[in-house]
Amino acid sequence: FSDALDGRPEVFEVMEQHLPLALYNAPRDVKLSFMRRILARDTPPPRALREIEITMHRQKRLSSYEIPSIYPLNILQPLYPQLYRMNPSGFFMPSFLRAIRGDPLESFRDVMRPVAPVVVAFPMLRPGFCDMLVAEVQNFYMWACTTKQKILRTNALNTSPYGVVLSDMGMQGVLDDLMKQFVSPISTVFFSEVGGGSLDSHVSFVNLYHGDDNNGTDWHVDDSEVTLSVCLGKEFTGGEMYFNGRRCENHTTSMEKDEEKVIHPQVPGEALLHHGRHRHSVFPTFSGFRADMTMWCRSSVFRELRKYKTDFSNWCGECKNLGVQM
Ligand SMILES: O=C(O)CCC(=O)C(=O)O
Ligand SMILES: [Fe+2]
Repeated sequence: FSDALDGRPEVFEVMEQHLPLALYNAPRDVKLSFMRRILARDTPPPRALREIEITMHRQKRLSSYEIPSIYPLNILQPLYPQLYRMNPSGFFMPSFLRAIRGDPLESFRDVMRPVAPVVVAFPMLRPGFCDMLVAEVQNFYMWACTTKQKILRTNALNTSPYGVVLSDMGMQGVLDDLMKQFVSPISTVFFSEVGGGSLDSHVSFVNLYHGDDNNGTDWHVDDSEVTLSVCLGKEFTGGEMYFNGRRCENHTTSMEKDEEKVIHPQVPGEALLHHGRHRHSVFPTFSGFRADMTMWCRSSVFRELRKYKTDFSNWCGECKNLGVQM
């Protein structure tokens, strides 16, 4: 791998653009020498599709997070390598594992409760896993600040400047497993109308909210067929999810209906699984510190079929309305 880099500058460029991912997959000594070379170069940081400049101002504000005080200078190493490989008993609550391993129709219903039409809530992640993931994200974010990397921004509607796209951290593989082995079976049961059984890609990120900033997420639908949103803690007030009706692309801004409104508090470790086009916002976090992991899961089959379809009255509240009026 280092030889290839020495001999082939174009590979070097590609590796540079995918720096964190490359580093996590490489042996330790390669990581170190690769990082030294990157840091020695007098070139701008890697470009990203949607990027944010991390400013000194933000670095200062970060000091109020629970960030460990000692950082490996300019070298990125995972704090918790065990996060990068699927380990069901270390990641998930026993009740969740029992549900996944049981008969879907019966065991899912025991653990997963509907909190709104087609929003299901269930205890999912172990507290220890949530704590490690938050610390890992903070470590990565801090590394990006200190080395002046540009990192991908998460949802543009999210007003908090603190977030990390998890594939940037090298977590694509473990999250692929999470989607295939755990999210897909549940989505097959609850979200078949939007390709819940054929999920084949995802964009996943962690958002961090600090009470002092009063940040939340504005009204939106996700760029997903099915979204998994798990509260990672810690102690906070505010941050409730506000759902307000499923709408197809043609009716995203149509009227709210009282019977569709649902407000659900975020509970550490608890997952909410919802239809991606279920309109929602997230109330500001008023005090404390809140972290959330979001997975936008997509189905390329459903997206292809959607191009030829105009009527979604089997789930879109407005298509349903119009069907009644016609
Ligand atoms: O951060 C959250 O709690 C959820 C954000 C969200 O809805 C999104 O990014 O799609
Ligand atoms: Fe969302």
